Amino acid sequence: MDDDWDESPSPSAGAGRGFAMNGNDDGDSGFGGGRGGRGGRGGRGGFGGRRDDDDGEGGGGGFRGGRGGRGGRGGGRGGRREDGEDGGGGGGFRGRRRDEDGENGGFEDANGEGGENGEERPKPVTYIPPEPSDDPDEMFKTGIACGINFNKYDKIEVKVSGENAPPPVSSFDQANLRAILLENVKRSGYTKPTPVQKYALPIIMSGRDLMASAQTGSGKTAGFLLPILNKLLSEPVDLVTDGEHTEPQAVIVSPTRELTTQIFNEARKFASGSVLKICIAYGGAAVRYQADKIRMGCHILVATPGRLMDFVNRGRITFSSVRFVVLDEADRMLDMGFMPDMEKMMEHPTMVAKGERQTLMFSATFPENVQELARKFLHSYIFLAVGLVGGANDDVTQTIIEVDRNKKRDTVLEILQSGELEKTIIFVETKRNADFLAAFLSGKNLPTTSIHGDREQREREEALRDFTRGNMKILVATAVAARGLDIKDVAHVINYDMPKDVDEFVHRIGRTGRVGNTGRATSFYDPSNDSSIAGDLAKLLGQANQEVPSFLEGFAGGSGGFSVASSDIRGGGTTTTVLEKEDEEW
Ligand SMILES: Nc1ncnc2c1ncn2[C@@H]1O[C@H](COP(=O)(O)OP(=O)(O)OP(=O)(O)O)[C@@H](O)[C@H]1O
Repeated sequence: MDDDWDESPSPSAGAGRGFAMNGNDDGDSGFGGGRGGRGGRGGRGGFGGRRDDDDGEGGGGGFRGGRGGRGGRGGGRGGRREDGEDGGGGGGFRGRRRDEDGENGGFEDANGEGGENGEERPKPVTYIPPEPSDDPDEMFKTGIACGINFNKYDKIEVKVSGENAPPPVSSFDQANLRAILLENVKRSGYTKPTPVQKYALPIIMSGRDLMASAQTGSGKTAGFLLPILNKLLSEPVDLVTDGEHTEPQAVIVSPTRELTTQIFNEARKFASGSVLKICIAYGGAAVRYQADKIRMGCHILVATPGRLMDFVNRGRITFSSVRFVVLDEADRMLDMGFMPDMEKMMEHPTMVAKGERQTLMFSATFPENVQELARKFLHSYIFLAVGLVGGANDDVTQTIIEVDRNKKRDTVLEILQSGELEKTIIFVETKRNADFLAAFLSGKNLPTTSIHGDREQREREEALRDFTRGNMKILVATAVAARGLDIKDVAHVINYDMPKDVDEFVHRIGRTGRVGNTGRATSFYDPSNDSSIAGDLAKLLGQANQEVPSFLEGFAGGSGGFSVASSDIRGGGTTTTVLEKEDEEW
């Protein structure tokens, strides 16, 4: 029945990349360090993209590691993209993209701009990701072992608002999880729940909607997965799939492909040995491959918004059997312009009404506009805030250095060469810069790879695997890697370019210092470019007990762009608790 399934990618997916460094298809994700660099501009398409990156590097497209000159498949559109990254040097981004991720189009152009002027159609997306492992040893060794500050979690203030919130549990045993889940929790090495889990488990298991905020790396994923799995196992409902369409019982949406894959693997891990079928849908990978799996039946679908809605629009997925909807990192999805997709999903004619389904939102940051979203999509929900909403993890020791844009490269090199090389993520603002910096560092014999939205999906996954396994010690990344990624032994995060807002900053530095481990973050502050974040940054540092450098002190009043834990916008009663006392036996 899939013969008519058109897998042509959207022109957005991978096309128009005038800056195709190392775009080799041979599976080599390492950087060539200038190898073969013909340099120059990409592709055939017209220019016209304005560069938004102004860090003084990467201008002119002179650099090229690996094969160059791909991309820019005509079109000459090249206008500014909504993700704020540049289309410059790249000859014509055709089709408007809304994110670094190229979502919204594994196969079609959401804006109907594809194929205009009789252009050749882009190559279909044929990438088939490696089959996930069923080997329990593989599955259960992915998590990060908890660190020395794990017990400090219980000193964090927890605020709960909303009517009739059930009390927290103090252990997994007390949570009434099914034996198979308890077993899998144990095999994952979890001995005691984190605070967000202590609260979220009973709240979700009692049937309530939940908006939960807790710091990066504090176990939010298991906080929603375990109660969902528990419900699907203890009150099973027949799977509906008829070869034409499939009705998942839980839909988990997250903003990036890599995070979606990670949640998928976590769900498989906790569901291991049970009857539950977990499926995945994300852009950049072959549609048919995903469709074939989904057609076999799917209790839980983990998806990025664009690919999910492609499936829905084609009638392959309907929401008639939905019992849970999870929006993970909902604030990021809003930033990326996925609000229309989220609205379409929630208001889809087949979607089970709110109040009859459970809707859950999780993030470390919840700006007010996302709370407005919660009002719209959630029913009589509980608002749970573990620590400061939007607060930085104080297990991460932070250093902010004033660095002129022209000195960034030398400074980062100095840092990386100053001691034993640790696993480090370096965040830059633009995809172009990610390529430049990765090639520059590779040229200095530092084992570096990169991840950003203009790399092929295969390359992205390889880069992440290389970094996760430690084959490459340095990962240069755009914001696409800022959210949710849980990678062992990341010791250092460097903000080579400061992000535009503190929420993004909080997520980026949260790639280290997870589950009670310590980590460090170094951020380059360029006074000519970064003053807009200075106030919020100074405040954030102060709240996380970090040193505020003298050059930020004048800004310390801050505009206070991030909100505090008590800020459930509905007002009403809030209960504040510190868990430590209850848990002295630990
Ligand atoms: N109770 C627990 N005991 C020990 N380890 C845990 C526990 N809960 C979660 N973990 C581990 O902690 C790590 C971080 O968890 P997770 O990725 O869910 O964090 P998060 O709060 O979603 O972070 P982020 O905000 O960055 O997305 C994972 O490796 C996970 O396996």
